Amino acid sequence: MALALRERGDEVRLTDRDPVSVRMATELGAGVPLEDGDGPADVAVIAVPPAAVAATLLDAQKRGLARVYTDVASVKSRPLREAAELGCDLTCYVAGHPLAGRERSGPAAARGDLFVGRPWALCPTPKTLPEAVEAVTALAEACGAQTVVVGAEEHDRAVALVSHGPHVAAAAVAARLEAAPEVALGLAGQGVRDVTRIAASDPSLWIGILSSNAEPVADVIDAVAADLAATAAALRAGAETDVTELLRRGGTGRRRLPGKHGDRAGTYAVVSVLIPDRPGELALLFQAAGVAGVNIEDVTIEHSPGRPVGVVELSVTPAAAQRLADELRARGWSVPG
Ligand SMILES: NC(=O)c1ccc[n+]([C@@H]2O[C@H](COP(=O)([O-])OP(=O)(O)OC[C@H]3O[C@@H](n4cnc5c(N)ncnc54)[C@H](O)[C@@H]3O)[C@@H](O)[C@H]2O)c1
Ligand SMILES: O=C(O)C(=O)C[C@]1(C(=O)O)C=C[C@@H](O)C=C1
Repeated sequence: MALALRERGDEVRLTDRDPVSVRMATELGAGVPLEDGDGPADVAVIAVPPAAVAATLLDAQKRGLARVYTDVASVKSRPLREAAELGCDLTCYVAGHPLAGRERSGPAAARGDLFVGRPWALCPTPKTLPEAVEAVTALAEACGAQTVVVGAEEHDRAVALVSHGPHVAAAAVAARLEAAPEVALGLAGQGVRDVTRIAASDPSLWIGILSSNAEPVADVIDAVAADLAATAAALRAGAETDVTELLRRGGTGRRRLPGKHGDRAGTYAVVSVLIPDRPGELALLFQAAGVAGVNIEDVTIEHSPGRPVGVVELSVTPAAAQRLADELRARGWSVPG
């Protein structure tokens, strides 16, 4: 958020219990360290684990850090309940949750365009002042997100279904790989990578999220487990129609996901390049993109150790994709498509 706001020219002050994080965020251009005596900010954003939100809010309010407060924790009922119990001022606090993130935490993983086109839940209560909601809405919109106003309990049940439950399912699938034979790992394609990406997240952050939303998440896991158990039984019994039915339901559910929010593939065009598994090849590729005058917005590398080539996917603006592909082919790179 700080990076997104700095890009607009907004003033951002940073504070964290970990001074190394503040220093790194400052060096990344996310703002400047908060000093004693700084006046109250328009909005303070609390980005700490769900269990720490209420105490952090109380401390910030006691110090008069801002006129309006919000947080970004992935769970909303617990922080709101605890904030009320601690006696926080709830009139100027708008509980929030951007539905965008990464499997990596900490300042080094931050990117200013993370929230573009993404939903951002806001959970005002009857006590919240309208001007506080307006200020936090403006903040979320300044980051490129679209706000969704929802009650805290409804939010928590919703994210159990679309975020927390899927996270556990991804971890369970990825856990099968812990003792997988080398031959299986060597055959891994994109499917298992897609299904397990979020399993690479920080367990200490996620245990805080899951345990703060325990009942709704447990309900989703029970439902997924029931489908899996029924499918295993159907496969053993040769009941193909039952298995097909789960696959059909899966397709229907998947198609119900709205495509327009956060569809990064729609924002950038992807140019795939085969690169030999040799030192220096990536540097040469990036240099060629630079010569073509093309800014690389994102890059992923799919590379299986031991294979002679890897696939680099360069995300660029749609207008630059053809120019980049032509330049790379002219320099002898293999660019499929
Ligand atoms: N990472 C994501 O993808 C993502 C997405 C949306 C929302 N969130 C939410 O954002 C919040 C922060 O997650 P993150 O990924 O930025 O993690 P992070 O580890 O990058 O940042 C958490 C920060 O909280 C501080 N902290 C930890 N425990 C604390 C405590 N007890 N009291 C005060 N400060 C404490 C840490 O020093 C750290 O700087 C969480 O509530 C998480 O649910 C994360
Ligand atoms: O895509 C990721 O890596 C995420 O962290 C995403 C995700 C999500 O499930 O949508 C995970 C948890 C956060 O509360 C918000 C976003």
